[in-house]
Amino acid sequence: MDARDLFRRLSAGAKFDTNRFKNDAVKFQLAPKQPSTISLSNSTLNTDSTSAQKNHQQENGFDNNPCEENEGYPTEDNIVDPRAEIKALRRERRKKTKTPKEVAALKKEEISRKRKAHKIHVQGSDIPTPVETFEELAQQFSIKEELIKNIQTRGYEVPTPIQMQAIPLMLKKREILACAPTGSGKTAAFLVPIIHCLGAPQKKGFRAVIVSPTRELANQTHRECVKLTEGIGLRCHVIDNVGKATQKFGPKSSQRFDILITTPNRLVFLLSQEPPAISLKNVEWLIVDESDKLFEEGRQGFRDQLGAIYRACDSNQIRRAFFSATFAFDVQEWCKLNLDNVVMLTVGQKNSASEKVEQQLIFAGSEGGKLMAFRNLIVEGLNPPVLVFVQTKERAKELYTELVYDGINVDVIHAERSQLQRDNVVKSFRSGQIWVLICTELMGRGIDFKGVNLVVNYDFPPSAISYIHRIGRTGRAGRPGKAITFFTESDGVYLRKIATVMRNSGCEVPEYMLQMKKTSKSDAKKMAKKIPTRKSISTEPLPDKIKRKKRERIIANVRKSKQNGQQGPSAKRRKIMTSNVKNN
Ligand SMILES: Nc1ncnc2c1ncn2[C@@H]1O[C@H](COP(=O)(O)OP(=O)(O)OP(=O)(O)O)[C@@H](O)[C@H]1O
Repeated sequence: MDARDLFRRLSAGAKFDTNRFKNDAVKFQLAPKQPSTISLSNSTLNTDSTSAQKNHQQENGFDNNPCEENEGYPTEDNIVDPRAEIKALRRERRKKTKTPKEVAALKKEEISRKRKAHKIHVQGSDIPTPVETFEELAQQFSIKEELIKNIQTRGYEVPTPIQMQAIPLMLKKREILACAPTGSGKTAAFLVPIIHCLGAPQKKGFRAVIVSPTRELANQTHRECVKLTEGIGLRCHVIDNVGKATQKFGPKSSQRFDILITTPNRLVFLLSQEPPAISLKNVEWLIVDESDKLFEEGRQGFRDQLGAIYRACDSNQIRRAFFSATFAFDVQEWCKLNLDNVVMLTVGQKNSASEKVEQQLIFAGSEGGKLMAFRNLIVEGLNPPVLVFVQTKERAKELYTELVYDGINVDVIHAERSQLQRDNVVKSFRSGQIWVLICTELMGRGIDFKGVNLVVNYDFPPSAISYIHRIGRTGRAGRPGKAITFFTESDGVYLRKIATVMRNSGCEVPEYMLQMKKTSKSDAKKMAKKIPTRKSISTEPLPDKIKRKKRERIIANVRKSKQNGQQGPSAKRRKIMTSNVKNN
């Protein structure tokens, strides 16, 4: 055994850096001698480059393990460490076949990558993977072809983030509290799983109930539901008129419907009849849309109403889901307490405005300044449709009276207008006949007017939540939008909150607004409920105003008596009234 053999045996399994210990390597014939001169002739370069490459590879190979077989070196005496070989084999095998633990870890990683990419946050156990395409959804849950077709007909190519996670959760019959930005497709996120879960019509009466805060929103959800159930046979119903509904929902007639969409007031009224005018005993899904609005404390707290609805849905199969664009701690607490193994699902940052809306604050100085600022916008060129928010119906009427002669197609919607008028206004705005629609908080939530280009907060919103919903009427379904908010000195107390919302959604706001004094939570709550006093919008001279008001009162009274089915005033009285109106 010579020195080289001895070295090889002693160094079996150990690493030997041939670069660092080049001289020793050469001495023990572990590396070839370096050529003393480098020939630069072409032929030498070519042949030598391959051998140099080989040498390099050999060096590297040897570097890693001196016992590996290396071409060009003596191999017959190589001593192979069997343990190292087994280890290498195992390593190789492990690379090919993954243990169940590794598979689970990889899947987990993939799921969290998907959630992160779509800003989906979940809290709860055993949450299904988000689905990124409707095809994936159809395959995984065997969704009916008709339903997928209806989704495609609506023009929905891929699910929105809230749909990616909420639909699989609800298809797995999980109870959820979901929060996602305005215009992000929450309606389809609950309608698609409900329609799938109900399957075919069963003539068992209502099996799903959707509660919406306003009649307008209930009607809109009903329209979407009708479109998504086409060809499936399920029948959806929206309670339009309580009187009619009481007649309609005789024990037999209500059997025809599968899905009910309603405001809480109407449903509670029907339930409170003796005997109840509606049965919810077969309800499998109860959806509360705009849940934080419905939880706001009012004269008739929704909590009580929800309690009544909840008790009436007494099937042991009942599942509940709460949806909203804004998050309220109270709702979360209620859900944690009352729902079964609830999953909290949030898309994006909680209580933030849609990133698709470009937001701007305009200091208008005074109430008069606001009217001038709005007229300026008209002069600069408004891009209809435009939605203008004011704080009360009186102010809505005043602004309408001011703008009606400005040569723009303007109309107004508020709670004092009849249902028919409200429906007609909404229709005209949707069809483009009305360019500028003046409205109150009534239209702040949920309403989906396609393509609203601009939202103007003529009156400063009373809270950050109200601001988020109001400006969320534009920038929907991925389209861009713009929101302008007028403010005067008296709005200073609210400014900081709105500026913070703006900054959080990526808009530039002056630093001084963010540095303004913080309002306490209790003060903010009080402020949200209290309507600030503002100087009238009207520029009408007082005598004219008094006459107009008188005229309006008379017309309203006539309308009211007609609506109540009264015979109306006698012929003599009618004559006096009409002459009054004419004289005025
Ligand atoms: N997957 C989708 N792809 C494209 N558009 C969609 C998709 N899902 C829904 N939409 C459209 O997005 C718009 C907004 O949807 P939707 O009214 O359900 O929003 P939302 O999240 O309920 O908003 P808000 O909080 O204001 O009530 C609608 O016009 C709807 O048709």
